[in-house]
Amino acid sequence: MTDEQWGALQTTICKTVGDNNYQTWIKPLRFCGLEGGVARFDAPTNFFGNYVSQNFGDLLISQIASVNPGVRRLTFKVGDAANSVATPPAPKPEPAAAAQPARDELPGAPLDSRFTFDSFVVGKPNELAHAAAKRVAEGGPVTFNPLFLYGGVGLGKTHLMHAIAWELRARNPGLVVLYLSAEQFMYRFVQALRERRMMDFKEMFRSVDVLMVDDVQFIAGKDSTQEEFFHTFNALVDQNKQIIISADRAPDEIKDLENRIRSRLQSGLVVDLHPTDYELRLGILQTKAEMYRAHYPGLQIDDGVLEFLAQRISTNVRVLEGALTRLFAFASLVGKPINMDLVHDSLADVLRASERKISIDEIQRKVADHYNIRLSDIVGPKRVRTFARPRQVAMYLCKQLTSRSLPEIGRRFGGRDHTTVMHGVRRIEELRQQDGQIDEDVEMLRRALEA
Ligand SMILES: Nc1ncnc2c1ncn2[C@@H]1O[C@H](COP(=O)(O)OP(=O)(O)OP(=O)(O)O)[C@@H](O)[C@H]1O
Repeated sequence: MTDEQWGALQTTICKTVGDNNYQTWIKPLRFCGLEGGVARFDAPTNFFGNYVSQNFGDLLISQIASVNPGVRRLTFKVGDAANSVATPPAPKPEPAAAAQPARDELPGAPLDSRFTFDSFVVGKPNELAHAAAKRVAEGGPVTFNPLFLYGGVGLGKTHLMHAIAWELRARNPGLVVLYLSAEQFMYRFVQALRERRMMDFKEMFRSVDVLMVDDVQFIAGKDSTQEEFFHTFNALVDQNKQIIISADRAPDEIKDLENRIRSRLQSGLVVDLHPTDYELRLGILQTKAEMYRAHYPGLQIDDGVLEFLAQRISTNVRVLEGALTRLFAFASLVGKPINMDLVHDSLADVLRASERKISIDEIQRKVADHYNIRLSDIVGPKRVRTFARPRQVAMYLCKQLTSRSLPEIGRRFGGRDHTTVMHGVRRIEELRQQDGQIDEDVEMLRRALEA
């Protein structure tokens, strides 16, 4: 086949595959020669060659066979044009430029530039998820497919997915990484159905190297979307392409999800992001406060403020970040340092909302369990040390972890006076300094209550 014949065939191929596909996938190919039934092409990247072979291979063979009936196979090599003897080398399309249109046309969501591994704070609750994400981001051989990340609201699933995408792209700019929400997947699917462009839809999703679908629980109960998702998923796994999925719960807890999808989702590595603990929250607050300081130079944060927020605000990191943003904004508006007064003035609603989390009742039960006494002994009148000390610990925790007033706490401890509560709280504060065992008990209980 001559270059002219290949040129003429391209016109026909363009009509068959459509201008978009032609410009993206066929035009950048360079015909390098035909020997022994094998048509050789130069492709900008390996991925590119694989894609063309899988999606347009049959079409190319049948077209080439119309001028060279002996053709049976195609090969795509990167840089093959330079080795060609059949045709003189011609300017080769830039790999990046050729791969780019495909990525631009992909229906993904934009990546948030703040969500990188550098800005992700690692602690006990998320260390496994972080390690798994890091491994996938290295882009080595696919070892677990899919990586399934799950966890409650605002615990960093999206952050980790974006971080993977950034890192993969940085390591290999030619890689086609597609990130989108399950809702966007459904939207694209419905749109393709409506516009009768299902082939394009399928090709598009099957052309990626890495597919990331956020909040997959969204497709539960949506039968045809699930069906299409299942096929996309299988096609990519068969090609050994990495898939990363997130959801707000484990695969077996997502209701109305087809069993075959559930088991597919479970077939890789399932890792959860646990609710944040005090240390992680404090770490996140310190990191973010450091970043804010760069924007608000000169703003001071009093000692104890971040610790207080880490202790009092819920496990959701988004709420934590919102609180910090508000503090910095208020402080810069009124030109004051960030101190406890400002915290109470500007975050009253956030503190009120989060205090609902831990109740006096819960604290009393946990403390009674811990010291192996009955709940009635915690709230009862007996003053023996075996009951009095746990009672004081419980009062102390109520003061620390709820925003109930001293009289109210007293009432909930068998109608005691607020001065008794105050005395109990002070006693535990002292003992925490002097007695390592008490300090450890209190710390353990606090963690258990906040978990
Ligand atoms: N470990 C962390 N270190 C730093 N920032 C974090 C961490 N975890 C969460 N965040 C931040 O908290 C916010 C919420 O995180 P993200 O959007 O990733 O949560 P999500 O788990 O995807 O929540 P949703 O289920 O609501 O989609 C983001 O701004 C993110 O940067």
